[in-house]
Amino acid sequence: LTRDNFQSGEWKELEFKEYNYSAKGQPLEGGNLHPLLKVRAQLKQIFLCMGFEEMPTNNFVESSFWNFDALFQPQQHPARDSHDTFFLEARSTTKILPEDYVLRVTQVHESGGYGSRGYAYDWKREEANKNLLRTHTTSVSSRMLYQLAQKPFAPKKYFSIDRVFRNEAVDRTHLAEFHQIEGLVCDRGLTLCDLIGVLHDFFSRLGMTKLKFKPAYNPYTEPSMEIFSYHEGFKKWVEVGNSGMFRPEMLQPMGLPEDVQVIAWGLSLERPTMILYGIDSIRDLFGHKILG
Ligand SMILES: COC[C@@H]1[C@H](c2ccc(C#Cc3ccccc3)cc2)[C@@H]2CN(C(=O)Nc3ccc(OC4CC4)cc3)C[C@@H](O)[C@@H](O)CN12
Repeated sequence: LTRDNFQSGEWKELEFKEYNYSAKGQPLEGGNLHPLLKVRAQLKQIFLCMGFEEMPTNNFVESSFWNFDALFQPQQHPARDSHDTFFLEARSTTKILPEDYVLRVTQVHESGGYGSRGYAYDWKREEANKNLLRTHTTSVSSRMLYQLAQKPFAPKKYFSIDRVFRNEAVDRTHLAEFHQIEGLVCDRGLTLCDLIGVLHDFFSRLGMTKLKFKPAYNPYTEPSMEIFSYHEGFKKWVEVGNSGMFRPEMLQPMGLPEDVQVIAWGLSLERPTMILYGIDSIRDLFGHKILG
């Protein structure tokens, strides 16, 4: 049946075969969810089942204060250099800081306190005011912990999964941005055993039941541990994240009770996704290649 013979009325003389109502339709070429989004949904479900609340991570732009100073990361730390961090020229006028808290952060950086000697340098407010693209979601954790400290204490379990930005050389497994996954538990009397226990619980839900931990260093956690999991497929230990206990120099200036500890850990979303989907180059995660 064509437009012409339909318009001319010729169709009335034509013979047509019986319409087959049980014929299958053309297969639809549906879309696919991106592997990163599927793994993100799986990890979000793991955190929710463990009773964690999601933190609000909808601000890529952050002040150096929440990204570094609140975490007791000194202003001369190399990670605060423009070789590692994307600073923005636009000066933000909207970001106000709680001045009493800024004073306590100044003091703990300059002269210590809470059992710490501090870093003995002249802390500069203009350095803390610089805006940047957050280098980790721990900047959101510091905001949430500060807010928690402004109310009568109640234990909390938070998580975040979102983009972070680092001014790093791009290679097969590293881009200038990646998705960080972070979990934290804030409660009275937590110890390293609690951190090890929650890591076993979390990673076992990802199928990683054989873990080992190595001492590490982070400016904002003490002690810190690198997390390794034995990968049966590769027959080798794979580094699967980093963790630690936030330092008193970070928690005490916020106003959290002295006996409150925070255990926290982090990993990336890209690394597990690449391994779970057998993707060799991180660019294939973001390119136009059709992923199965
Ligand atoms: C600039 O690189 C940072 C990123 C990223 C990372 C590292 C540390 C943190 C953190 C933290 C932290 C520490 C203390 C307190 C709060 C947060 C977050 C992300 C991964 C962390 N890593 C990482 O994700 N590795 C990983 C994770 C899961 C995985 O699953 C597979 C199915 C088996 C495989 C691998 C470890 C390495 O890949 C590392 O070389 C790269 N790291």
